[in-house]
Amino acid sequence: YQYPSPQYEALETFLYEGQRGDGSNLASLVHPCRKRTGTMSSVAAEWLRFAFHDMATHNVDDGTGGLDGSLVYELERPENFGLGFNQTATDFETFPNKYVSRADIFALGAVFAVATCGGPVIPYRGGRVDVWQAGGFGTPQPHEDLDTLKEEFRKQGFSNTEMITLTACGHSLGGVRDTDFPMLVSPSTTPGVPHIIGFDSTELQYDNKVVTEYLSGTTQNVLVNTPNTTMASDLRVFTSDGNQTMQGLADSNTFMSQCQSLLERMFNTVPQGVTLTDEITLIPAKVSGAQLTIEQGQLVFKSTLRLTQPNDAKLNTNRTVTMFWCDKYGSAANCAGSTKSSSYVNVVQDDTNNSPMTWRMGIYFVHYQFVVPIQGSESISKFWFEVDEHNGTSITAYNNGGSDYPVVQDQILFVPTLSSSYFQSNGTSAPKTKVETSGEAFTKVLNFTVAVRQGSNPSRVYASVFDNAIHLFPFATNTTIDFTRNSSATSVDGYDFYTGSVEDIGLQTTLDLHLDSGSTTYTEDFQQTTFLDNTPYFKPSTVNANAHSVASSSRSSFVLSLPFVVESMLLGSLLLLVPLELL
Ligand code: HEM
Repeated sequence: YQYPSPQYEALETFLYEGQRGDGSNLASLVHPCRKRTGTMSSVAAEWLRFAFHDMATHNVDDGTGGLDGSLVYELERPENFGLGFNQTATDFETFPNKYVSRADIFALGAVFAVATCGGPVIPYRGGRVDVWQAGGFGTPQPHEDLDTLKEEFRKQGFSNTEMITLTACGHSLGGVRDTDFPMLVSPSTTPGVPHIIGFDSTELQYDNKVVTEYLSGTTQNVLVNTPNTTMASDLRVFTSDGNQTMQGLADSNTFMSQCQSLLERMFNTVPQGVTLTDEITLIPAKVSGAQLTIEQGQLVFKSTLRLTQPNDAKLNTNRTVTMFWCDKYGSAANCAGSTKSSSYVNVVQDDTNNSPMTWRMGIYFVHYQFVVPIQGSESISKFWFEVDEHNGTSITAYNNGGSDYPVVQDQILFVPTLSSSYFQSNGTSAPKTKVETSGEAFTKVLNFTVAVRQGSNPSRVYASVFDNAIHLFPFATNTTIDFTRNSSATSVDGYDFYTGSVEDIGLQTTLDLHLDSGSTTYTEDFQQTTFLDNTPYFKPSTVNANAHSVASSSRSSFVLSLPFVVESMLLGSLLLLVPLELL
């Protein structure tokens, strides 16, 4: 991993913080493992089944289908019928974005579901590609005969043994509802709350009781134990190899490890041609929110360093965290002669329950937020951080593996604090398709301000606007808007203001800002719009203009040594490289 990798970073934030960058939390809907308010169903069970049904239409013969988000267009099919599916679709609705697809969210939700209820922690990858229409068929149904079920799993890419294991791995959570299968479950006595019979005695716990209770003949699983043998699909599946596979799964460790690898394969079953990302692992010290912008008439650079903290250790309040940076222009460009530094303006400690992943790892995050003033004539080229625990241990530098965190460009900046949004009822404007559950249709109107560096000579200032978090997923907003110079706004420190607006019916508008200048296009990627003129304000911290950085002094000696490398290569004496490493 190397910063910046926006897709990796967006996926990592979801997985380990449980939420989007704006704090909207997906994991908290399922974690800690619990029943849904109202229907009293297991949220985790609903989320795991959802991922299975989206995947189940994969066809190995022609490479179509798989986890591709098509399930939201297939909810009218008998095999996908039920309140659990609709509620899950709503749970996930507001979370996809440009870098995290709807199908990535389905897989992520299932990973959370299994982990929060005590099951294996399943390695997660992103990169699934959404479709915008219903896909093929192939989801197993309880009335189907064994040959049909086997053929469906073959098409999904699973052998007969894997069919047995995967079904047991799925039916560790949740159960069967009277509302969906009245022929199997007696009617509920509480209006509005379905009667659910668990597949085992621990429907909220991810364990192998679904196996052991089956083998001991004590199971309450109505897909096994029912006079309606047509519907006894689990019985047909589990006995299909004379119970051999089920006997193997009676060992809890075997069950957990087999479920981990089979569920991982299930989540990674995607249409041919889709390439998943690397496995998303924890970034130990993560930089986010890096942004040059204008706040209260001042050019500032903002960024956050996220450090991990063990749940069982006290946070060191003596710790100092310092951001260092280099100018981009002028006599001190690239830290020639002067390095700047500053302390943070705010610290945020996450709840230890934010994500089931970090909860299982026994860690939480502490975010050090920086806001520093920047002179337009100097700007900023790169930055890094140093953490001093003041306890005798040496200072730790976080510098992107030695290359520092780059500030990619300073020609076009997003100015959230001068941007705003509001909802406009469709009663007062042209009819729109967004219909809230309350019945009122509305459109979100977003007015954006961007700042353009004087001298950049733009031929065009514009933005790609994207939003795939739209109720019922009718389409994605994917449009381009142009910005025009707002000459009535006074320029700030060498930046002129431009404005533009867009209407959106989704909930996750993001912007990629572009500035064309000659043959060059400058881009500020993936700007989020949850916080605009409501962005919390922190006064910029004071700057130390002659800072001493451990990381930069060690690196500058490396840089000074470079001519020796060239010389030694020329001499053909590579041995000279060894002492260089020691520098
Ligand atoms: C032979 C194949 C399968 C059949 C016929 C089948 C059928 C069913 C049925 C009838 C239900 C009850 C749904 C309801 O009442 O709303 C159910 C629930 C469930 N299934 Fe399966 N299933 C199969 C395989 C799988 C697999 C492979 C997984 C995942 C790996 C899975 C995960 C689940 C989960 C988690 C639930 C509980 C949902 C809840 O409580 O809301 N199933 N299944």
